Amino acid sequence: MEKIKIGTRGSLLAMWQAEHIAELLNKAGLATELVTIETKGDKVLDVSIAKIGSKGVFTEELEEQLASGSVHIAVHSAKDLQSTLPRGFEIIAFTERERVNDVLVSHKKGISLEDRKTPIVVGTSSTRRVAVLKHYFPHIKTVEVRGNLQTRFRKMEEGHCDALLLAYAGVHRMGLADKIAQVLDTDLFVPAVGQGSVAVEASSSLDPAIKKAIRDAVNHDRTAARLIAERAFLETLEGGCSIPVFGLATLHEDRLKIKGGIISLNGKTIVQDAVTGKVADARALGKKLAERLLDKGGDAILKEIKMQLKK
Ligand SMILES: NCc1[nH]cc(CCC(=O)O)c1CC(=O)O
Repeated sequence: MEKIKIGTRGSLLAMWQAEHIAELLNKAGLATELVTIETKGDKVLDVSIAKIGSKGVFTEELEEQLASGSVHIAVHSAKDLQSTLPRGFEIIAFTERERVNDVLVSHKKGISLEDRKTPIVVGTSSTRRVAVLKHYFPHIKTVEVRGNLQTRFRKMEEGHCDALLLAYAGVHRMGLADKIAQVLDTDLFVPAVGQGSVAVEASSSLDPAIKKAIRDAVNHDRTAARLIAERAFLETLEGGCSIPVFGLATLHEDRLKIKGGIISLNGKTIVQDAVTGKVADARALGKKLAERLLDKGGDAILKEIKMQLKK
């Protein structure tokens, strides 16, 4: 089979992920080549993602090259992929998910969210994390820290904040796990949809034999089932990555449980719930959870958030 050209952003995290996919393909006997592609999200660093509009800022240029055939696949953090891909593109594989938790990382010792005597300042650019902090840890101050993980660590060390709130997955992939001060409970910090898995995107017109070979080498079925439920949940809510929505599916033998919620930007109002059913109904379960949340007041929270983010 021809050499698989893998399109990726150039950040260290993106490169780690692309190399991880290359390794899985190489193990299955497929030759690979990495092609780095710069996206709008990499160029615009002075405007918060919530304001640029989250749609496709990190994916558009990759998709152009998928469409033209100059790369066979594009690799993304699964959680950065919009819940509805543009027409003509599909996800052909999800890698085995690693630890899904958010973590607090710091260059300082003895850092904790619970410390009320000397509250720490937490850097994050995620509306979900800010809202959840406000809800459960109202004494904590937050500051926006953007950029790739290396930039964020540098800003923290320069004194912008005492700690960063990040996904374990990214911290681990960057070899920075020794900076973890706290692994946060997934009942409080329910992760973003897709957190911890790497997704392979392709053009729907990619040769089916190549598609199958890649899928066989990369896809982890039990992770895929969980992500299908979570992504159906997000799709029903029409949530992009700048909306503070969270969702996590887990598997217990052949039972799939998905929990999730919506939280107002100020952390005051939160609606959450969970549903359980058969793995085979993953999509339907995600949709059902979303519909329940919308009914329970989530609809009003989302409307308010969308208005606030437009400002
Ligand atoms: N939004 C940025 C982003 N996209 C993927 C990861 C980490 C890897 C993952 O969650 O799979 C991160 C950093 C973070 O949220 O801390």
